Amino acid sequence: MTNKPVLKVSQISFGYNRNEKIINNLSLEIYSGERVGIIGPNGTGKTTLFLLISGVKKPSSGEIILYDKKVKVGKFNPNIGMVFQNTDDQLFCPTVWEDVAFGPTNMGLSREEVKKRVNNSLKILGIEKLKDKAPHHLSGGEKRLAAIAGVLAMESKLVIYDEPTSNLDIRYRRKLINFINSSKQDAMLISSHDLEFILEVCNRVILLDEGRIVADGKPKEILGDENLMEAHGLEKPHSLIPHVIDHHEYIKKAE
Ligand SMILES: Nc1ncnc2c1ncn2[C@@H]1O[C@H](COP(=O)(O)OP(=O)(O)OP(=O)(O)O)[C@@H](O)[C@H]1O
Repeated sequence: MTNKPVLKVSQISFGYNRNEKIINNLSLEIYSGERVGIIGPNGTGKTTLFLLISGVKKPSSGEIILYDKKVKVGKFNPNIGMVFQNTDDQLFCPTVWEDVAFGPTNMGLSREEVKKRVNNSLKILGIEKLKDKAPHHLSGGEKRLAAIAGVLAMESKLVIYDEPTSNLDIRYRRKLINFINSSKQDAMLISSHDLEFILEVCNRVILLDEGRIVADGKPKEILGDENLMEAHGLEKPHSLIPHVIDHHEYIKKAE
């Protein structure tokens, strides 16, 4: 871990309407190597926070610094990639290949480099056979992997995943876990209601409620704190309940 944060969010606030505050004077630092799970009840501002960090929305106050540069609203920044909760917001080209090529092409890379990156991303995610398909003909899980391939092809250093396991079956969910765990992306922010997934892929967890950070720490400590979780409308994950842990230990010993 270097001393300088990859991302430094300083006292940002934001509301979609003048009189509301969805994000409330929030500060946050993310460091290289961190895979940060953002958890919290519905409507608590996780997606909104991501839209601010990626420069889609502008905070009403405060500042966001990404790799030493101030995030400017509406300005394409290849250092940050976001996999949207709703993949239909992300996939809009006639074919998967063109969708995956969209980001690197916008970065002004040569055709050869774009081709190399697209083919490589499709291969890493195991979706080469989808390359000529129309994105709107894909299944939910295939769309998710295609959207991830697009971000992967940009080689963004900080990648944001908003609810990446939603609509994924067990096979695609496992594929995603393996991909994230072997990924070389510098840092990740991952929001999810799938807390077992968060436990498998994150090394830090931030609990957000009403646009504020209410806890920040090691995944097992935060997710294993029953009182904290219940106070914010969440449940301790099944795998952290003592008899389940004992059962896992028992099975491991028996193997
Ligand atoms: N475009 C918009 N206009 C007005 N209000 C919005 C808009 N988008 C989101 N909101 C409101 O902002 C609040 C935070 O929404 P956000 O999507 O950031 O929450 P979230 O934590 O990601 O929720 P979830 O877990 O359900 O995905 C919600 O009350 C939502 O209704």
